[in-house]
Amino acid sequence: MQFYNQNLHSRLLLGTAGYPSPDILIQAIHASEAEIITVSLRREGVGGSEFRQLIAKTKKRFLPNTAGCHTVKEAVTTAQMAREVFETNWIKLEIIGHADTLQPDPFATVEAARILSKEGFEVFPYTTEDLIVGEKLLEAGCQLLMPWGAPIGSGQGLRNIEGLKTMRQYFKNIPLIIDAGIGAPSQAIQAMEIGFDAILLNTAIAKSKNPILMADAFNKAILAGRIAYKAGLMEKRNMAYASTPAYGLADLSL
Ligand SMILES: CC(=O)[C@@H](O)[C@H](O)COP(=O)(O)O
Repeated sequence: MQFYNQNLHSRLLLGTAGYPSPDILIQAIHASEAEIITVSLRREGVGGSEFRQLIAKTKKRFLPNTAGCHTVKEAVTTAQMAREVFETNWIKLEIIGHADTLQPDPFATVEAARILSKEGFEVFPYTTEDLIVGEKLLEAGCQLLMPWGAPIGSGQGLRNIEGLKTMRQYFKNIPLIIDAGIGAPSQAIQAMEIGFDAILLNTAIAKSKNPILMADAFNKAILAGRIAYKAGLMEKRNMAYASTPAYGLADLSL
């Protein structure tokens, strides 16, 4: 799998917020086997460079994010600062449009994606399953899309699975990463089974009773879902279809 020409093995992208302790976060990162770790620039502000250095020791790849931004200007400035601090052109573009749902603002996201792409950023845009917004983000320079499963931190899983399936069909050759709302490994499997390329998640691991174990569970679930997708799921039927053939049944009419 490749994102912006980078070869990757793990299909799990991990968030770093809300863990019980830095030590548990680091152990969870290792247990997840994630190669991409998303970090907020605001977090860098709170913990100084210590937090960045802690994550840097894991030798994972940083994906700075613009979490908490509400306008194009805020997001672009945050991305520019993140590029300096984390020394990467990668940016997870998150512009929130609604305080309760934390739904992305599609208009601002497209505008910011265009500006950032022109400045040489490789943008990972947090979006919805809307196809037209997806098209506009690609036109703006994004090479992948990150639709939400459900509102951030809600743990509701794939709230609009039919819309996400349509999106998968429509953007056949574009990497699609489910970002946000995944609450359980079973929901991650479901996303992978329908052909999504990867999953970005944070809360389900950070807020579980044992983040290290849960990171391991998600790692294995995402792998299982991907294998199932490649194996090809059986088609659903409305009626029963005997799995054992009738051939060879005892003939009791004699
Ligand atoms: C960490 C991060 O980038 C979040 O904004 C992301 O969207 C994850 O969402 P969940 O916490 O719902 O997994």
